[in-house]
Amino acid sequence: MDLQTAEIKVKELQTLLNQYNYEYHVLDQPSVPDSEYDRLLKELIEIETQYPELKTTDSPTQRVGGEILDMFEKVQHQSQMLSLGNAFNEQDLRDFDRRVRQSAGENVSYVCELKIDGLAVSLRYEEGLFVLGATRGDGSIGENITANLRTIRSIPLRLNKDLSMEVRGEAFMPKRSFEALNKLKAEKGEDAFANPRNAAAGSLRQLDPRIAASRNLDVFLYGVSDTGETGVESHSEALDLLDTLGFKTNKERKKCANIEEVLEFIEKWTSERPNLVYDIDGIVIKVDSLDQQQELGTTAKSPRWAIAYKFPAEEVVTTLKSIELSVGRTGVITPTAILEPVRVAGTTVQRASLHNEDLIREKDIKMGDQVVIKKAGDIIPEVVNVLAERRTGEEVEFHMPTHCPECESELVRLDGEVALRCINPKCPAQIREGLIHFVSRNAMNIDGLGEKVISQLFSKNLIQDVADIYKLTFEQLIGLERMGEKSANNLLEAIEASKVNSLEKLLFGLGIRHVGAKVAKTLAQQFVQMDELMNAGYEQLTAINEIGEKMADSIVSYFELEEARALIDELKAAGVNMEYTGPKRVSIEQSESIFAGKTVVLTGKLEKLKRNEAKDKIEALGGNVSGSVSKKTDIVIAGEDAGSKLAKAQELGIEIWDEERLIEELNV
Ligand SMILES: NC(=O)c1ccc[n+]([C@@H]2O[C@H](COP(=O)([O-])OP(=O)(O)OC[C@H]3O[C@@H](n4cnc5c(N)ncnc54)[C@H](O)[C@@H]3O)[C@@H](O)[C@H]2O)c1
Repeated sequence: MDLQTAEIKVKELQTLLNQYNYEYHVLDQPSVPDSEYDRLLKELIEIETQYPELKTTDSPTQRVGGEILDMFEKVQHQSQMLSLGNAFNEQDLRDFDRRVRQSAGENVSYVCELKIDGLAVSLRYEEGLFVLGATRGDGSIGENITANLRTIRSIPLRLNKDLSMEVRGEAFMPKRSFEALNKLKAEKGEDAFANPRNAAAGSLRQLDPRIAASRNLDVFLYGVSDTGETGVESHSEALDLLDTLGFKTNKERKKCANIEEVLEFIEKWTSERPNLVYDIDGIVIKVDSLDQQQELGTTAKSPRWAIAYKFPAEEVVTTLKSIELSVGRTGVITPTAILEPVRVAGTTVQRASLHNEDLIREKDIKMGDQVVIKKAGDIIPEVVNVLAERRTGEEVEFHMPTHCPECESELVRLDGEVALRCINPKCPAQIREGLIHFVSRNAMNIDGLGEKVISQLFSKNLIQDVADIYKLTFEQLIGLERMGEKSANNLLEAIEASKVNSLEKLLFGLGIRHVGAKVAKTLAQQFVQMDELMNAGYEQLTAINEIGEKMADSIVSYFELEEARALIDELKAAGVNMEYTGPKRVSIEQSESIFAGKTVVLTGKLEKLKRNEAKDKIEALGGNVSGSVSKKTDIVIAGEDAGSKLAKAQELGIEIWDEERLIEELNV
């Protein structure tokens, strides 16, 4: 990059970063994920390192925190509240370790702490009394938020010793409180907070402390600003001191003898992090010895003796290159975003389902857009939103086609549906997807017959419908790509084994509309034989509790089809089992009863019913009768002179009935 381009780029990045800083620190409403902010900041640092003459004192790389608001009184910190340098991978950490050892000598040990995703606060005590609490602000001057901090229960208002000191920590909002708060905001039609960090910051910047008090904030202390008088020689001792003074510190910290132990700690928390009741966004690694810390010193922005390792981002920005269409088993056309490959939460993502056209309109997605991607439930990638302000004008609007991309027949929108469908029963895409569904795990569960093999068999015309699967020969299979003798034999065995599956697997595999795995099971249990089901009428079907009108209609019309009956005959001829062989169904009477699946304990003397009689009746209605009361007990029936079992039930808060109530429920 030449100087001129660099200058333009630096200006551009500074403007963007300043805007993002303002949104994040002042408004508590970031418009891009942190990973994007971090990426741009890194880019700016790189250019400024290459061209130091472009580095200005007001560059975002030179700032510690955010803006200081006029709303609150300003507070001068006793010592600077710095930010931390970032590490994003093992190499960054090893580089940090090398730099540390170069300056502080080989004999270095570290303390690893969870990096709580909240905001830094400073608490001042005078002669043991909490007198002042402040935000970090720009590092030297923060905002006085004492009244709000006093509402946090874990902040001691008086210490165990009459010390005068300033301590530092992280105020945060536990995950549950964050969810509850956002739910409340949604109910009121207000904007949700982007993350618990912004929610905590927003709560502590309220003028009315009653609001902060209602937000369930908490705090972990992680440092003492000046250890001079305390006799403490290391960071771990400082944390222990905080404990003895009555502060809340995070107990998940660990002293590490070298960088390998640090890496182990990081690995452990990368996987255990979801189990915590608060969010963490990384691990902070600090040199333990205070002497060594001094020797290492600080830069304008952060200490050289500490670094923050950031977990792989869960939300990132990438380009949506194009939108691809696929035809599903039921003919539904699904648009999928094709993305510039990007790492999200540790894996590379290049596609994300967009579900339907309405969603594309709602999120205003165009091809060529910069989009925020996240993994929903950390598995399925999802487009969260578009960064509309980054548009260049080159982006292209997407329109759903009018004809099927596979068979070119006209697409339709069925009543009340958002999805477009191809309704041509001969559409090759639908047939292929139907075959894939038939062999899938919840259906016939044929191992070794995955999407790739099915697609090959289908395109070679070796299978046209599911019955053809049972006609496949060794010679046909061995001719496929990457199919050795052993795999071909295994596959034939798996196909053979699937013939004895219980009826519900076949029913689900046929892909009858509205018949999911659960409905298939109900039908199989109810009718036991395929023939019985095929001959069942609408009335007979709707008489079953779980079968609605739509389902009944769909089942009846499916079996009325000539092709469907012919297919079943072919499957029968191939030796596929047509009978339900699973456990017996609980009768409707049982499943509807108040006792269904409940554990009941009888205690004391019953007046009208005999114990055994009561037991049999409860069991006939699907309940289990047990002899002892535990947390698993649902109902305790207490007769005359009931003793310890009744007492225990009361203690555990279990539902208690008298004999009258039992008689009423048993209807005897
Ligand atoms: N999305 C956006 O638009 C946007 C804009 C600006 C900043 N940001 C984000 O804000 C952050 C920058 O904030 P920062 O300067 O506070 O740096 P930082 O979050 O990277 O790290 C420093 C902070 O970590 C916290 N921390 C938590 N646990 C700690 C512990 N045990 N010991 C020491 N410190 C601990 C402290 O508050 C400390 O100030 C980055 O994550 C950045 O992505 C995002």
